[in-house]
Amino acid sequence: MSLPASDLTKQPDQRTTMDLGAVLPCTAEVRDDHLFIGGVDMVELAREQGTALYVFDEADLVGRMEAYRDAFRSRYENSDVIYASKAFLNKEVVRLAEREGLCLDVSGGGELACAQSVGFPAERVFVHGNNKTPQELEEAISAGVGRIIVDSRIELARVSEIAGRLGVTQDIYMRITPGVEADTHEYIRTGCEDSKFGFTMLEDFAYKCVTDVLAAPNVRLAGLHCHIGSQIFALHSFREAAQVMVEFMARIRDGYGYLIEELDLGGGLGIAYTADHEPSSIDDFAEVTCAAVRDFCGEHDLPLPRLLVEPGRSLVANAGVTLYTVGILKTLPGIRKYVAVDGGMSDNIRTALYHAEYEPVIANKAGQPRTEIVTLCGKHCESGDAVVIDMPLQHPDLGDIVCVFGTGAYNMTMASNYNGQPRPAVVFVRDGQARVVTRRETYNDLYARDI
Ligand SMILES: Cc1ncc(COP(=O)(O)O)c(C=O)c1O
Ligand SMILES: N[C@@H](CCCC[NH3+])C(=O)O
Repeated sequence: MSLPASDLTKQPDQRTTMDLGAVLPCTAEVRDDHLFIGGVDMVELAREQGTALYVFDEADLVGRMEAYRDAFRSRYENSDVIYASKAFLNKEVVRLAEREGLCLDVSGGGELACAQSVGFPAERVFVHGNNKTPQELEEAISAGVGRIIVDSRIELARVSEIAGRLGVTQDIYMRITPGVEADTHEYIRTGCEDSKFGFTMLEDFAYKCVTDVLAAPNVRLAGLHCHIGSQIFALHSFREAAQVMVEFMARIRDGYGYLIEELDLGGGLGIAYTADHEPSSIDDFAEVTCAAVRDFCGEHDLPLPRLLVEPGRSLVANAGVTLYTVGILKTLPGIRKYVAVDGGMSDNIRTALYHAEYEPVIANKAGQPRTEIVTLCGKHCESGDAVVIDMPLQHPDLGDIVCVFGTGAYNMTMASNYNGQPRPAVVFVRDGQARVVTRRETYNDLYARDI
């Protein structure tokens, strides 16, 4: 796969770093032409720790956790925020989520193991996945997780059998596919009808399955779940999903005489990847979802359920940046200018996968206007290996430190070792201090599993 053809008429925007607005982590500043985050000089940090390097602004990350929790609690007392750990996961982010009173969404045994390794309370863990293995289900149930989000009838039978064998009653949610077409990339849309996730509403299948769920021994139907997709800007999609779900709750009450106590509306709030993106705020998202649940429950005369949301990207994406060193420069006349960095699709697959957009700056020229249009390509043996396609950048020189913003979600967790590339370290910065929370992989790590 090659890159999309360059738009040669595109003009550099002349913006400097501090013009990038919502893309920046909250403590970003420029001092003497250098980019600082959390009071730490990104150029010095890159020299000390090497590149490629994931850096997180801890104040930004914790601030968003607090903002989410407070935005929901202040509007809807019986609510909880579940951090979707697939967006970015290591032990330290789990400790932060614990401390901030969040719950945790894990998508399988590996994510659960990380939560357990730091003693995250099992009852605050929500287990997802469309094909959790029997082993993963057993690990989760014996760990005492709070809720298992059941994705199919086959899985219902498995959960019921395993819980019975372990002598427990497991609280479960049914994941419903609400048929809402969220306005986002087709690959990250999950609530539409053609989806591998959840119980479909087509031919009233989900409703009919409630019979099986209520009859299954050793499980208790605690709630319903939906997740309509990711990177969603249009808040009305969340209102539509809430409407479908509350109507479904009303049907279950009327048809089965069963009151659903909890409603999990998933994650999906979009964020600013470029300075031109205008995402909704956490407060607006909370306002729309809380009001929707209240309104539709009122219409159906239903008591308000416990309300849960599962943000991933909107908690961590803008807190994270990636630092690289410029290694090679190549100008192809009439085609594009390549700036090759010491990472690429191994630390950020999103550009190759979705043609995702990112804003880059040169950290050692951060106060200068971005006067060129460049493609930041990676070091991998793949033509489609790019981090940034046709975006403005300050004039690049060999050895410059490039900072790509908005890489905190689905970069580290989707990283690979393609071409034997060790995965980058993760550093948290705060109040002028940098601490490594995940060390860089070594060559030894790469082959440690081989005989
Ligand atoms: C079930 C579920 N919950 C929550 C999320 C988090 O979504 P986002 O990162 O868009 O907030 C995802 C990922 O899309 C998901 O699949
Ligand atoms: N990994 C995707 C989103 C999928 C979210 C998980 N359901 C991304 O980078 O945008």
